[in-house]
Amino acid sequence: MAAFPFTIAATDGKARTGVLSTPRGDIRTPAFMPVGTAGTVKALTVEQVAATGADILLGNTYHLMLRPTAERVRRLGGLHRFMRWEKPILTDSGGFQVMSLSQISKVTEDSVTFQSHLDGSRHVLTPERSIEIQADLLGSDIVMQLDELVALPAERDRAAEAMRRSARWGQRCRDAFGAREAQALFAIQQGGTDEALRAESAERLREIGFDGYAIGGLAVGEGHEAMCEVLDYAPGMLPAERPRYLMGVGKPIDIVEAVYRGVDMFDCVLPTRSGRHGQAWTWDGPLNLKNARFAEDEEPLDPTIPVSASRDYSKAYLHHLVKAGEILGQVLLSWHNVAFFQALMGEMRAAIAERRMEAFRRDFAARQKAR
Ligand SMILES: CCOC(=O)Nc1nc2cc3nc(NC)[nH]c3cc2c(=O)[nH]1
Repeated sequence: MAAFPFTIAATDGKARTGVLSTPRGDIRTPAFMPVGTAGTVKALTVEQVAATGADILLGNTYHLMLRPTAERVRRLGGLHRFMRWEKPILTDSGGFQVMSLSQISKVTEDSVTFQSHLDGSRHVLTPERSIEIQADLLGSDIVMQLDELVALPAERDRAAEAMRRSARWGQRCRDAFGAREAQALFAIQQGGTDEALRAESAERLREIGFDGYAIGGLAVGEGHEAMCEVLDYAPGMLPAERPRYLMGVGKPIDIVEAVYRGVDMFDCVLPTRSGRHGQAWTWDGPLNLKNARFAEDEEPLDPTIPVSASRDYSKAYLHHLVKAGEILGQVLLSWHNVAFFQALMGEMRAAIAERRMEAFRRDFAARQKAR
């Protein structure tokens, strides 16, 4: 069943480091996936994204099915060729985006019906249609099941109902996906912040059998502590020999705490979104480049990070670009931030391999605060 071999090279407590091998390339884990919402990691060329060390990026089904439409992407050779990224791509199923972006959406057992936030046109997503869009039209390497998540805090009965529907949709996605070998299908665990519901979700999904298991329904406003409490037990409920993917996470400290608890894959818009707003992430916490203290700071952001945005440009110049509202400021800070997140993942892969993740976690948290 396992379409993609996942080799765990070392473990340190609950943390793991390894390689998820796909026909389009290997993904070193723990891995961070830059988000390429509408077929672009905002403000960056694919060459700049590759230079950060990213092994895989994320594409959004919701956005691409609305514009330029999945059928057009297919006619143009699929998403890899369309955006010139020949490494692995993971696409989401569209469910979360529908719930958070479309004004009108209606969920039934059969499907999610919604209106486009672009032109109000009506669309229907079923588990089968989501698989067709992702696997056949966009041609992604890792396909996500269609799921139904509830915003927190959620009534237990509501969370249970959405979790059980997600598991039924997982079965329908598994059936629609069929016996493909060159692509993988990941499940999504739901259940809110309820341990028993999370366990039931994991058992239902494990019985169906998937190539990887995502932890959904988090990073939806519950806060860092509540998320960590769920992560104290949720990753361990999922099959240990398959990748575990925490969706939509997160700030560097969130990622470190989740890797420490056994999570292997992450995606978040934070590096590019905060870069567009003048923020640079560093080992000592985030810097706001609008701040006057950088006006004549001739040092680069971080000479140890192998992209020119981090290594070659002075903070004084970045400060100027941000104050002037120059597009290049958004480009350079987005590029640096994605490269910083990749450097963070690389440091954790090394820390786990050398059995010093506990010390890394402690030192990282201390440095992020001491600003
Ligand atoms: C990336 C795959 O996503 C899906 O197909 N469904 C899904 N996506 C989520 C995205 C999320 N982003 C955040 N915070 C920024 N929380 C998320 C949860 C889900 C989810 O439960 N389910």
